[in-house]
Amino acid sequence: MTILDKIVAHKKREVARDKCETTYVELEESEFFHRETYSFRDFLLAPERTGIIAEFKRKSPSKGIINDEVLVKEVTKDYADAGASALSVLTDRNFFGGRKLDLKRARKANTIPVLRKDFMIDEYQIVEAKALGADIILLIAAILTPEEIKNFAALAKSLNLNVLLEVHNLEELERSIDNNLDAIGVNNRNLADFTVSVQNSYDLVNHIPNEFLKISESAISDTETIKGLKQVGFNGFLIGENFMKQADPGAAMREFVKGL
Ligand SMILES: O=P(O)(O)OC[C@@H](O)[C@@H](O)c1c[nH]c2ccccc12
Repeated sequence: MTILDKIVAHKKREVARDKCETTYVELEESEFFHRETYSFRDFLLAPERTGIIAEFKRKSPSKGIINDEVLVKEVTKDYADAGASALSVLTDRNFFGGRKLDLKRARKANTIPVLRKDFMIDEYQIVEAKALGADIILLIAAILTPEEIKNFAALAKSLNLNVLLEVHNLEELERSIDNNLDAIGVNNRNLADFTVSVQNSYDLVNHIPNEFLKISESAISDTETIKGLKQVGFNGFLIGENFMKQADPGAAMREFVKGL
């Protein structure tokens, strides 16, 4: 059983419990449910922003605790001030130390798009993402069938949520392409065994149709890497650990972007 299998098994139990705790009608009562979402595309392509999707992540299965001494409100505001095009907030508690409340706090503190970073396996989580104040959801091809991707993306669109599809190989990409996706992210980390290689992004970029935003995810730790990825057509760069491992993640990002 890979870590990804374990995460999905745990997530199924978690969602079953959440559905009993909060009904759909209650989600729709949320203060955020009827808000207008921000366009991922507009912020990612805005010339005054960096294309960086800056992530708030306290821990991960591959690294253990990264940083649990900082506040989501402070860090995400600093990321936005440093030029982030969007924010990514982990809401998985068991494996990543995230909480749903983190997403709400990030939403309240910021006026740029926020990605709900979680393992979406049920429509309920997509409706919940809207209720928590998200603008973007993540669909991970490795854990979903093409039918699920199609249905989840259509539901997300009906709620005016932007959709980021994550792939880590050509097979996943080719079977998952759908009109309701906004962005395709190549994960440089293999979620089954944690090996990382930015080369993965270079290998897949030309297979992503140009109508989709192109994102490179994980293991990005220097500005030269971003410059190279931009040259081959990437629009967005998802960065977590490189900032979060510093005592002041926002200040780390501010320094980092000087090199762009
Ligand atoms: O911390 P990094 O190496 O910069 O990676 C960020 C992000 O890409 C990574 O957290 C991530 C990518 N896909 C995911 C899916 C679930 C949880 C986490 C992730």
